[in-house]
Order: sequence, then C-alpha cells, then structure tokens
Amino acid sequence: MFLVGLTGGIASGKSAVSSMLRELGCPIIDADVVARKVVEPHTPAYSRIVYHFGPEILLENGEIDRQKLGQLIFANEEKRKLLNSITHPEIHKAMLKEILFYFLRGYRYVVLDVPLLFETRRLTRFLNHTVVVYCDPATQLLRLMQRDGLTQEQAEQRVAAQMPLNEKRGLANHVIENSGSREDTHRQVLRLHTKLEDSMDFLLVRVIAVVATTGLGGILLYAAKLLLS
Ligand SMILES: CC(C)(COP(=O)(O)OP(=O)(O)OC[C@H]1O[C@@H](n2cnc3c(N)ncnc32)[C@H](O)[C@@H]1O)[C@@H](O)C(=O)NCCC(=O)NCCS
Ligand SMILES: Nc1ncnc2c1ncn2[C@@H]1O[C@H](COP(=O)(O)OP(=O)(O)OP(=O)(O)O)[C@@H](O)[C@H]1O
Repeated sequence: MFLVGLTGGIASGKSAVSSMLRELGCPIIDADVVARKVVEPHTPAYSRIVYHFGPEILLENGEIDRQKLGQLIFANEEKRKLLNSITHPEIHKAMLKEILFYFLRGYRYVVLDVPLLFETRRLTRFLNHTVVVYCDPATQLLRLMQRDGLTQEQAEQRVAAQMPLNEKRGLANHVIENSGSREDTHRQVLRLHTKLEDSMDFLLVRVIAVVATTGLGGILLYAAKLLLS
C-alpha cells in the first residue's frame, strides 16, 4: 500500500477535493476529523487542554469550546504551539491506526488529508505522492470569511498561522488549482485519480517490504508468484 498526502491552506479547498476523491472510491483519512476525536472528553489530550487552558475553555456540556480555543490559538503563537504539542502526537498515533486498518484490508493506497502536512513534516517521509490544493490568496480569504463568518483580520490571522500556500505549492508533486469553478477542480481531480490508480508504487512498496523481511530469497519467490499469477 502507498500513501498520498493531500494538503493546502486553510479554506483552500482540501475538503472539497477530498470529497470528490471519496466519491471516486478513494479511502480518505481526514486529520481534522481525527483531531476532533482525540480531544473528546476523557481522552488524555482533553485533560491536558483543560489543565493548560483552564475550565473556561469548556462548553456547558463539558466538551471543548472549539470556537473559543480557535480564537485563542490563532491570535497567539505560544498558545498555538502548546495546543499543537498536545494534539499532534495523538493525531499522528490515531492516523497510524487508521492507516493500518486500510493496509490490513488490502487497499492499494490511502489519501491522508492533513492541513499541516508540510508544517509538521512528521508524515512526509512516508508519502509516495503529495498533493497541494491551491487557490489564490484573495479567493482563499474570501472563502474563509464566508464559510466561518470571520472578519478580514481574523481570517488573515488564520492564514498567517500556516506556511504560505505558494511555498506549499512548490513542495508538492501534484497541484490542484482551486481558484476557479468546482467543475474545473473536478476535472483536475479526475486526472489525479487516474494517475493514482495507474501508479505502480504499491508494487514497489510491497517489494521493499518483502526484501526487508525475507531478503533476496523472498523477492525471488515474490517475483515468481507474480509471474505465475
Ligand atoms: C483550533 C481548533 C480548536 C479550531 O477548531 P475548529 O472546529 O474551529 O476548526 P477545524 O478543526 O475544523 O480546523 C479548520 C482549519 O484550521 C486550520 N488549523 C487548525 N489547527 C491549526 C493549527 N494548530 N495551526 C494552523 N492551522 C490550523 C486547518 O487548516 C484546519 O483545516 C482546532 O482546529 C484544533 O484543535 N487544532 C489543533 C489541532 C490541529 O493542528 N488540527 C489540524 C489538523 S493536523
Ligand atoms: N471551487 C470552488 N468554488 C467555490 N467555492 C468553493 C470551491 N472550493 C471550495 N469552496 C468553498 O470554500 C470553502 C473552503 O473550502 P473547504 O472547506 O473545502 O476548504 P478546506 O481547505 O478543507 O478548509 P480547512 O482548512 O478549513 O479545513 C467552503 O465553503 C467551500 O464550499
């Protein structure tokens, strides 16, 4: 199995692209969804957040007030780093478990939708492909303000909390340009999907795994099996 990293900037369109890929049958692991699960009440990350940010960070039902926490951490780099240091190891552990689940079910590849892929760099060495969903800065800001009901200043703060999208674009193997219409993006997603489906990387990863575990004898046996199957 090989891994594909999907990233971009805040509100650049990662969710839009990942739902198009999901409709095409790609398995997706969404880091934002995982990030919500690992801070649910009674988890280690939850306790540490309450310890460091105080009980005033909670809603009446005991869950974390995400809006309040967002306002705090996007306005303050120290607090953001603190929250990242609490949540990121838990997010990565939970994602690894999900990857294992797909691996055991025999999937050829999995797409990891990770907004901070290039900022944290923890997962990049495991990836065979990286995809950046790009949109121009003015469109990104407008979409972010409209989607989350933010002022321009708040939206700019959130964009500034991440690596510039232009820089991310330069680090990726594939770029989806999402400044235009959804139809235009959909066409690019179809092309990307074809490339991933045609990729032989899964075979390479399997061969490496066989060599690592069984040596040259294993690879010859594996090659023989492939030829005979
Ligand atoms: C700050 C929180 C509470 C805001 O929650 P909220 O529900 O409003 O937003 P959501 O989680 O859907 O995130 C929206 C987007 O914000 C950006 N974002 C989130 N956290 C961060 C961060 N620490 N640094 C920079 N950008 C971030 C991402 O682009 C993300 O897609 C939440 O994002 C959080 O717990 N962040 C820390 C964990 C994290 O880094 N998540 C990103 C996935 S690795
Ligand atoms: N091509 C497009 N045309 C018009 N609107 C779009 C397009 N792509 C995305 N949007 C809208 O822009 C907003 C941001 O898109 P989306 O939620 O997919 O971004 P994201 O990168 O997943 O954001 P986040 O980093 O916050 O998770 C959403 O309201 C979405 O409906």
